Amino acid sequence: MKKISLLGATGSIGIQTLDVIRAHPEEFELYAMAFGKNIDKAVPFIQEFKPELVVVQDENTKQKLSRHIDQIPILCGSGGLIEASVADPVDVVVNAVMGSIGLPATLKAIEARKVIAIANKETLVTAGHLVMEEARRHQVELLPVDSEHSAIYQSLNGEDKKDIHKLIITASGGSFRDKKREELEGVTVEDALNHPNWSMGAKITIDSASMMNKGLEVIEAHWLFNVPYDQIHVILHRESVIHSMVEYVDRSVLAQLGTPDMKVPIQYALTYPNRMELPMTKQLNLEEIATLHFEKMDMERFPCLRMAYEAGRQGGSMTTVLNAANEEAVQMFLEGKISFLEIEQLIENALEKHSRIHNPDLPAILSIDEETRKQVRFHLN
Ligand SMILES: NC(=O)C1=CN([C@@H]2O[C@H](COP(=O)(O)OP(=O)(O)OC[C@H]3O[C@@H](n4cnc5c(N)ncnc54)[C@H](OP(=O)(O)O)[C@@H]3O)[C@@H](O)[C@H]2O)C=CC1
Ligand SMILES: CC(=O)[C@@H](O)[C@H](O)COP(=O)(O)O
Ligand SMILES: [Mn+2]
Repeated sequence: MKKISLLGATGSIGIQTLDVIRAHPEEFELYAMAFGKNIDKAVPFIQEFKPELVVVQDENTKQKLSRHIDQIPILCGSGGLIEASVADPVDVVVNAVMGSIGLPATLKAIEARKVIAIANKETLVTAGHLVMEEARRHQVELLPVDSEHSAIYQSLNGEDKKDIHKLIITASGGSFRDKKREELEGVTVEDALNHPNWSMGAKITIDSASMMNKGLEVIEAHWLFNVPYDQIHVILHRESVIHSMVEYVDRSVLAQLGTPDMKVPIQYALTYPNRMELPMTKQLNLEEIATLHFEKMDMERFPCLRMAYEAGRQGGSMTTVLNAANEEAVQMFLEGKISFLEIEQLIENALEKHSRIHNPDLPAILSIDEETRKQVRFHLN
């Protein structure tokens, strides 16, 4: 029986992780769950799964939640996320919070030598060098949950790194893939949230529309698989059937395919190195799909992808700035404070203003993250 600590339990990945746990009660048990403020969503899960520990974002939410549950300890804040990640009985930490808030808990979970199923890509973008160094030092492997990275992980299948020619990450193109840049002027939040293939949380859906999601995924792949940026390629594939591929030096290409359903990579991370049945997922029917499409990525059409490659290649604190500026700008777009195209402008400004630090430690990362967010907000006022 694997005891799971689930960070981000009320989110899109969190709820699908609970579906997987529910489907295999003999294999998995929810030991701890963390969420932000969404008590209405969380209470039924707490009642159903009866975790030993619950973590919320702040003191106020803790007070409110304590009126609904008794006998289960409630912690809050970043310290609470860390407690839930390092608790002795925990075997696997599923990090499915949104944003770089997940970084300190990831580092502590590695130090405590937990198995980590990582969906929280912002953690790897903001401080991939720290996370991977800690993982190496404590000999902990990070199991990717992000669909593309799970596909690459499965396609790597233990092959020698030196035999990789390139990683090929597929991109659906998001909500605006058929629009020209001029047509993006007046797009609304509702338009942007209308992803053609996947049902996901709001922030990642906007990232997908701006192509920043692919940019974050390129950086995530660089750190997870230790592959240089020149060997990471992105291709537009509108069906999201091929989740990503690995091309080897002998020109052999291995790919992982499936219907667009995050329960598949979530469960794979939880059962790795084994596989288990997943009856609630649709089988891939290639006869029904009949045709798959592939297009070259246009870096001028999608400047967020270009900026992510540039920030990744520059390295150091540049990706911390990229991530923090993006998180803040997307939040402002969702709040109706800026237009869709202003997201990329704010990120570009933040990157231009920043003087790169070569090898930032955790306090430097946290301070650059905070400072960048303030600057992005301040730009508006
Ligand atoms: N959704 C998807 O299909 C995919 C997501 N990912 C990645 O997975 C991560 C999660 O994405 P997704 O599930 O879509 O996001 P959601 O916005 O749906 O969920 C985010 C979760 O994090 C919680 N949370 C937010 N802030 C805090 C905090 N300060 N402390 C504790 N919990 C907090 C939220 O709680 P509350 O509900 O209370 O706000 C919620 O449970 C992201 O990094 C995303 O890029 C990767 C691949 C696919
Ligand atoms: C499900 C998943 O992993 C998302 O990151 C997904 O890839 C988003 O799709 P696009 O960014 O390709 O639109
Ligand atoms: Mn993805």
